[in-house]
Amino acid sequence: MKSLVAEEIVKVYQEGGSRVEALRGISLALAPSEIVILEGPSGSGKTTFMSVAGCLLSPTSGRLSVEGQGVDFSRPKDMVRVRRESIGFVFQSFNLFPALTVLENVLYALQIRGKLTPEYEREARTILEQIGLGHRLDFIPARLSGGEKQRVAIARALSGGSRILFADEPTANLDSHVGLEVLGILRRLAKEEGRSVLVATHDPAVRTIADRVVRMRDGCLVEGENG
Ligand SMILES: Nc1ncnc2c1ncn2[C@@H]1O[C@H](COP(=O)(O)OP(=O)(O)OP(=O)(O)O)[C@@H](O)[C@H]1O
Repeated sequence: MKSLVAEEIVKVYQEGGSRVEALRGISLALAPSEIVILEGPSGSGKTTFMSVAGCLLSPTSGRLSVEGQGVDFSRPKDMVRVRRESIGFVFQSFNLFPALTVLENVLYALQIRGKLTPEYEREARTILEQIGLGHRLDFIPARLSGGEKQRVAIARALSGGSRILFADEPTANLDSHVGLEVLGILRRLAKEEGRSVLVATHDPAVRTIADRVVRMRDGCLVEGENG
């Protein structure tokens, strides 16, 4: 079973008199353990697609199923449920809470998602350890390196059992060796734990871990995607 199937996703932004067709019928499926790169020039629709596929934004038309279940975009509660249960996001700006420690940043995210159970807390600690932050649990973000902050963002996105990970430029602003370390982590999470990873990036280094590269232009997929 595919972990995520997006079919014929169309998104039109309509504001005032202007109308932007950001997605013009995107179909893309992610399998468990698969790492897919989403490339394309600025404005081609990558962020919009990840927002729809990640249930942050409803499309104008099209269908999405996540872990075998169709998402009902007419019900915001359904979108929230799917997001909480299955999807993690890593943004390039990390979005960490500056006053919270590493561990608290991850636990707080669980709390927001209504998942602060002893079981998920144990799992979160395990993820933080696996990701090499076991000795940084009590540090606040200001005391971490860029790569460490990025790893906290990844750990937070994965906590609570997220099987699907969306990462927007996860290596931006990182030294190349730290970027490679982050890529190694994403690769391990996909290959050893069966998570699906979709990465929007301009960084050619990310291609080294990709199973597949798909490219967007003007709201369309232009190459590489055949289901
Ligand atoms: N909230 C919005 N309202 C109106 N238009 C928008 C909105 N968000 C994005 N757009 C437009 O939709 C198109 C696709 O934008 P999107 O951010 O998805 O592209 P992108 O490929 O992620 O770009 P970048 O690489 O710069 O992040 C662009 O023309 C953009 O201006």
